[in-house]
Amino acid sequence: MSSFIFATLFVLLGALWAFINLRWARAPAASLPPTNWKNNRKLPPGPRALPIIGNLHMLGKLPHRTLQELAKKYGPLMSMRLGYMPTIVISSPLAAELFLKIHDSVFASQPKVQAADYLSYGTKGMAFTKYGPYWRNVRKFCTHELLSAAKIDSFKAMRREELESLVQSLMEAAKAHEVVDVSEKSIVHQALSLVAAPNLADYVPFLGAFDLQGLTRHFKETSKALDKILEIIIEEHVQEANSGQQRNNHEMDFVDVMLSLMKKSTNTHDGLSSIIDRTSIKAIILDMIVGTIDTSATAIEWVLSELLRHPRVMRQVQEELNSVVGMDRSIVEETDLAKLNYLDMVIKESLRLPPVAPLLIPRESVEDIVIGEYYIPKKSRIIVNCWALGRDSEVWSKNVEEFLPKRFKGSDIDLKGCDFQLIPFGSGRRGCPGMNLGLLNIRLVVAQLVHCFHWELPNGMSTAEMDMAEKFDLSSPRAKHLLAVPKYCLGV
Ligand code: HEM
Repeated sequence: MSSFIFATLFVLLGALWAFINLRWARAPAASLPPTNWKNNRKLPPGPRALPIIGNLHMLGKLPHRTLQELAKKYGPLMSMRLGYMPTIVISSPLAAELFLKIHDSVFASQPKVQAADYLSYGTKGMAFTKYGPYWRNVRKFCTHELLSAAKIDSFKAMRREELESLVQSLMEAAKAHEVVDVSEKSIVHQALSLVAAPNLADYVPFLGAFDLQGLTRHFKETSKALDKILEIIIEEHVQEANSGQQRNNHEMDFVDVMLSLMKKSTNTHDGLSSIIDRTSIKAIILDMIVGTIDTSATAIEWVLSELLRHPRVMRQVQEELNSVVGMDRSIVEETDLAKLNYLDMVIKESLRLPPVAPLLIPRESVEDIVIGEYYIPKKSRIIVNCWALGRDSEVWSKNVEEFLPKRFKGSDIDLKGCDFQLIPFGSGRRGCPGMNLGLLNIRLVVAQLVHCFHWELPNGMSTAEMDMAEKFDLSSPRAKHLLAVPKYCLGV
């Protein structure tokens, strides 16, 4: 039995006890349907909530799927109560536009979650930090110093080196007819799983002290392991700076710039230099590592899975690569990518089904607001079901469940966060600042893997036998690892 189910059962028993002893009539806040909150102002419709746990017990192992089903009954704007937290679930592109574009500033904050306290140094990074001046300064700094087009371009040589070594190691696996585990994951993934795990303490705060799910212990262990790695990264940079080898501005990397901010204020990042310390540096590096590695790796494993399941699509991608890159060049260059239109359609379709972050990152409203006929109280959790947006048959078509890259042919739907039926990188002020880097990673790695290698399923497995189930995490990977056998296909 998972620790979450165990803990939920524990609370349910507690709730039952409370229910019997206090009687339903004496516990109105916990038992009345949502429409009665706050002076009879009308909340969006939603399922009836139980005392204490509210609707937590309904989420199941794959909350994005459960919420999509519930939205079919209650509508695209649905209200629930998760523990003590009023929660609004958004399940249509139109509703997403209202929350993430029209009223973006009201919903641009993040709720305080226990995992971020341990894994983001008390929310000193960007992703789990409240909307306000600190977040604004960190975001401006990261966008300028790491994620601008010029900075991304400046790491081109490093990416090429990594690609070459990836091709080399896969060539060796191909020679030995080895099965490759495309889904192999790191400690970063462990950290993300912990952040995504439904933590009762975030919803029923008094339970935090009991650590019923054992999550606090995991948070502490993982944060200790991550802290060691981050300390090594920072110490290496400090040693290098102290060794007298002064690097010029052009050679300074992201960590160097942050360390230099601690010593002096600058015109560009004045707001941050007065508040940055070693802990915030670690939190920001961690956000960047987590943002880059796990999301891109998850997206790549899904694209490859779909290509393996659809050999005709795989052949079409390979033909496009042959005509753009050619059979006599093994490394795909970044300049090739702009010409790979079909690959782009494959990636969009893959990010639609399934999106890497099916519920984006939950937001919190900073003030009471009325949207349409509904009242949304201050401090509501806002969950955007990106999974459901990509499967809305009203805006896509009846064949929403099919993998059909050609649906993007001639379409101007892009991934920048303005086409609300496809927002795998979110939208608005809190939309993903690393979208360009993330997309570059996915395009480059997929193009490279498919250009040099034919891929087969192991042990004669057929495409119909592939298990395409997902696991729920902040980034939702395959439930079962993708195993495949590469065959080098560019001559010797
Ligand atoms: C396939 C790649 C990626 C996907 C699918 C992805 C997806 C997302 C999503 C869905 C959000 C939440 C957006 C919202 O709530 O509107 C987000 C936020 C964020 N992403 Fe990404 N991301 C990717 C790559 C990256 C990369 C490469 C970085 C950094 C180097 C990054 C850093 C962040 C950060 C820091 C935030 C929080 C932004 C804030 O709170 O202001 N992501 N990402």
